[in-house]
Amino acid sequence: MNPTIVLVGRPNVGKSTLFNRLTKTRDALVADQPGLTRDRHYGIGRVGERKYLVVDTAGFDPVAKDGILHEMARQAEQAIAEADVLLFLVDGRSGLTPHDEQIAARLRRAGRPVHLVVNKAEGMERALVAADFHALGLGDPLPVSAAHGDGVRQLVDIVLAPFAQDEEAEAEADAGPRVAIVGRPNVGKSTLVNALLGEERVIAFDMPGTTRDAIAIPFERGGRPYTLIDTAGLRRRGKVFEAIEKFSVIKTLQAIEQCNVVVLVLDAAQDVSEQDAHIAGFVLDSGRALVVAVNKWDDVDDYRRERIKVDIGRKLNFLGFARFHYVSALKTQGIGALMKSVDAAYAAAMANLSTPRLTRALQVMLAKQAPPRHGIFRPKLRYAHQGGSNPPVVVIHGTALEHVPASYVRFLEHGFIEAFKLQGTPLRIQFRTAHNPFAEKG
Ligand SMILES: Nc1nc2c(ncn2[C@@H]2O[C@H](COP(=O)(O)OP(=O)(O)OP(=O)(O)O)[C@@H](O)[C@H]2O)c(=O)[nH]1
Ligand SMILES: Nc1nc2c(ncn2[C@@H]2O[C@H](COP(=O)(O)OP(=O)(O)OP(=O)(O)O)[C@@H](O)[C@H]2O)c(=O)[nH]1
Repeated sequence: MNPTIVLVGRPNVGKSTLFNRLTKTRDALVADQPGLTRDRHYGIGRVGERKYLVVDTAGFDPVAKDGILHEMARQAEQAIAEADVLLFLVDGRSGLTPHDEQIAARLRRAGRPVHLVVNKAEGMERALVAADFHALGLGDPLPVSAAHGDGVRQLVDIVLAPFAQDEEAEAEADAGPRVAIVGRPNVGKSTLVNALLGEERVIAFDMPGTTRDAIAIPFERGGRPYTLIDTAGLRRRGKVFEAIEKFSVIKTLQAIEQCNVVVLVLDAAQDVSEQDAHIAGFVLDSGRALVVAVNKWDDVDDYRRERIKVDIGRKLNFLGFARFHYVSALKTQGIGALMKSVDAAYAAAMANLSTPRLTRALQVMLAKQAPPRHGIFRPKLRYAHQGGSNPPVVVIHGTALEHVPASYVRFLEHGFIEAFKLQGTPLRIQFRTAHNPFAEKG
């Protein structure tokens, strides 16, 4: 499980700036898609192989007008409750304020490790910066400059040190696809889980002790093994599973990161909401394979069916790589076909793409349409090999590749997807430029 780091602090101390710095490596990998609205409060960061989840509590709507406890948004409270570690940001330029002291008092009761981070410390003497804030009784203040990046890497190393890297996830290949069922509240996730698990055999399922940990439920369907990654803290009650907690973005993100294939559940009776779009955006960023289940199809008439299709086409057009299924979890209709698409998406996400076939596919695309010239530079794409799975990564070698426009990258992505018939997974392109100054011209 990726550790969850939650940023807390009064307005204007630099939480958003630090959030961007902690998550930027990942964000930069994913080209912005038309129609995609991102939830900027949640992001995945990475140091080397180590991934972590960052939550920025800035800008959440206050629930009540006054009092620091009420002022902390409900979502901020939920994030604190679900955090593995809290970063408490203060402003090294303005010094300690009463507001800081109130937040500190709240965080001391959180029962989580808290690191006191003094931001805007660029060009300031370390001892001087820290002196003021020792009084908070939250240990040694860690000076950083979120804007300039000073001290941020050291901060991440200190924060992540207690969290052992877990490598169990990918290893169990014969446990079948790891599937996460995600969606906003009330769309029918629990009902779908029960439709999947109900009559099927749940293999030696043990409930772990804590509710904060995601649960992996192994099961078999049509003779194939799967593992269901829980999002809602499912509890077994008699024969069925039910959600024990309210919706959690953090758990949703954790489940997406841990699975191979996401099943995104939408409610056919309602228009696509901002929350649906945000969850879809998380899936897109993660690079996971995806199948969309438009649920409660039994409950809507023909007019409504047309309308929801149009709405989905307009608001979620960036999910074009996924297959859509119109299902009823309640009446267990369309579930078999849905799981067929899960299998196909898994196979696509894990596909082996041989270097000769990739290079041939590349040459076919180049023959169809060469990348445009950029000033004196003409990008030359020479050969391709596979650089990863889930999502498949295609590494292209050549020269002047930094001048390939985003639209051409998308053309290549689609071309490889078609050449290898990869249904249900996104695909990513990485460029490796050989620095040969002579080859770049011409
Ligand atoms: N000098 C300096 N300024 C910084 C640094 N980090 C952030 N700032 C500035 O501080 C201001 C507030 O930064 P934000 O990241 O928006 O602060 P925030 O805590 O997210 O604010 P809210 O969204 O209001 O809670 C901006 O003008 C930033 O440019 C830093 O390391 N050094
Ligand atoms: N008509 C119809 N109702 C459904 C269907 N699937 C779920 N429902 C109903 O929708 C409501 C919500 O279903 P849940 O399975 O609890 O939804 P959920 O997404 O798990 O909700 P949270 O636990 O709040 O996240 C319940 O009343 C279900 O009976 C369906 O296919 N058709």
